[in-house]
Amino acid sequence: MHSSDDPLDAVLRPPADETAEQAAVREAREAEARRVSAAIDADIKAERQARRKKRIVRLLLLGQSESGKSTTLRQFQRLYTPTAFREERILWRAVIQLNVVRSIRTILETLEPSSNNPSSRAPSRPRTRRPSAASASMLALASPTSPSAYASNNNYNAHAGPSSPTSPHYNHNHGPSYNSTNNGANANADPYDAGYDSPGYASPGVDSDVESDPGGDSLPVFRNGDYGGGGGGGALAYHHQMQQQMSQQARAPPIPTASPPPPPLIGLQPGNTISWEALKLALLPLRHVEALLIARLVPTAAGEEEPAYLPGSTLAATSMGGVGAGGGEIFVRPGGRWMGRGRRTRSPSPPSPSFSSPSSFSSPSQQDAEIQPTLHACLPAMRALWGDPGVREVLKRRRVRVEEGPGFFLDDLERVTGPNYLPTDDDVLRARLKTVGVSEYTFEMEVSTGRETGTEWRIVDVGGSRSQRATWVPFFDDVDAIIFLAPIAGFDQVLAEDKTVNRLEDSVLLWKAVCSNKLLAGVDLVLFLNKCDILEKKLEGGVRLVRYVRSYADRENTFEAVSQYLRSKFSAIHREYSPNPRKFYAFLTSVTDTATTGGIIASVRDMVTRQHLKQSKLLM
Ligand SMILES: Nc1nc2c(ncn2[C@@H]2O[C@H](COP(=O)(O)OP(=O)(O)OP(=O)(O)O)[C@@H](O)[C@H]2O)c(=O)[nH]1
Ligand SMILES: [Mg+2]
Repeated sequence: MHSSDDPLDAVLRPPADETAEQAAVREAREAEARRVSAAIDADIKAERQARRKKRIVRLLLLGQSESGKSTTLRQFQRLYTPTAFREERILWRAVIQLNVVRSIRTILETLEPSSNNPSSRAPSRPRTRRPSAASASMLALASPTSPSAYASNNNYNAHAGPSSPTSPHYNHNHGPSYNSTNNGANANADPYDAGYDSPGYASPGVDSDVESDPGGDSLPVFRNGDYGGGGGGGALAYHHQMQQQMSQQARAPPIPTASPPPPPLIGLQPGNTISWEALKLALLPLRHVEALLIARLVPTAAGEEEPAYLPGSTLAATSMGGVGAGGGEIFVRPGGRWMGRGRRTRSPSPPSPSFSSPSSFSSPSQQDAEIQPTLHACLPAMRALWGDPGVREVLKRRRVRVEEGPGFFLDDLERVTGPNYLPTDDDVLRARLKTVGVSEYTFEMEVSTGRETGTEWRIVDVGGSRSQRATWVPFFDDVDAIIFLAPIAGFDQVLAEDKTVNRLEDSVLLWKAVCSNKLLAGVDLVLFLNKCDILEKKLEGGVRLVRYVRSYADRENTFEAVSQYLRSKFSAIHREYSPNPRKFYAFLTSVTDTATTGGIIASVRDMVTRQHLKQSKLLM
């Protein structure tokens, strides 16, 4: 009998006119669903028990987009699975070449604003505010996983192919993506026509342009572009500030479009100049190179006519993991053996379009035959563009700091466009490949000493942009430690996916959400205050923290003072918001720097292993 006052009943009740045959089919389906569900539960339980026995350490990398999570993962790989890391360096060549082409395009677009120009359409002043999206992603993190949150992302059977039954969480990676159609162009379309005014565009370090307000609190108070709005209170005042900013925005006058700069004359050869128009013409073949690189990096899935698409502004992605292109940025998604040579788990086993080896690229030799010579032919023009003082001046005036942005290789043009270019370790660490979804990298240390011998490490790397954060929660289960990356150099920048939000403010809020999350209450926290190299240069270059963080007041604008201040603020949030006492370690890092990061990662490894052993003993 169905009770009539249960609203679910009405939905779940079989139709009144169901035939005996239909009822039998339905009951069989329900029985199968129960069986699958029980099998999943059993698998989870078995996996947990096996983990305890096998000494599996699980580390979660969290932080906003471009904070350095995947770079930290690459550092782990470089240090502890060096053979695989070295073998895979060649796979990064196309990514690095694409990074180069994108940097050139950013410069061209900055020099010549037009209606299709993301730089001109993404100025320091945001045009609209989207507070609800921002708040929603924070709330999703701040609250413990609710069954509905879990279920809503769980497309267990959707397009994900042969998922491993022992890794039921993994379909969260694919979440709603696979059921969506794409708004963008396909991977083979001309990327110059592909709508690059979208989140995720490789941020060239466009900063915000604000004046400081008086005021000071125990927590930092951030300015988002021209939206400072006052109100004090830093992280705690976020929502209030948002509301104020929204009403200010409603009254704000329209933003004047930047007028194009006078056409510069650019020195192509010493003593020889070239007109702006001629230079653009000389760089035109890069469009073709970009299309070729995207086509190469985003191979069409076997058995599919077209690549599968991600929703929203993204362009194309392979349906079973690998690499995709979206929002003007190339991204890696789980499922492909892009890193770690078959060392990945928790992803659907990758049958086709992954980067398991160079041979999985679409006809590399054929495409290389075009990419390499074309890039090389454009070298003089690229060099002339980047080396021109007039161009630098315009970039500076427009506050486009390509050199501080991700994937910057313009100072190495000769080398990275050369015919026999093989990326170095440093190049791989500096390359930019955005993560979409969640992927887990599993390894046993090739180079291991002492107590960690025989321990299996699992490092979970997540996509950090706001739209990705809801997919993190299912991975909070069974974690030994979290490395949270806060790129503190971003204090004068806004998020690529939401130009109204200051990057440092976003990091603080995210940190607060992670610290206060009940599911993570027992997890040790490691904080990387990252991108210290950029921070140092910025401060030396005269950018003042107090313009963006009013509570910094009249303290010295030096790297030591600023980093100490921010460290103390993050530590205070951990103390205030952690539900229980736990271990906490903070480091000032530049994770692209191999010399300094090796020691830090070794300390993290030791601490995590020690803590894991202690926990395992308690559990026995
Ligand atoms: N100069 C400098 N660059 C860094 C540092 N850490 C990361 N980067 C660069 O910043 C870019 C973004 O780093 P990623 O590791 O891809 O960032 P992520 O957190 O994985 O970003 P998502 O995948 O979008 O979530 C890459 O080009 C890195 O090389 C740093 O400490 N200093
Ligand atoms: Mg990443």
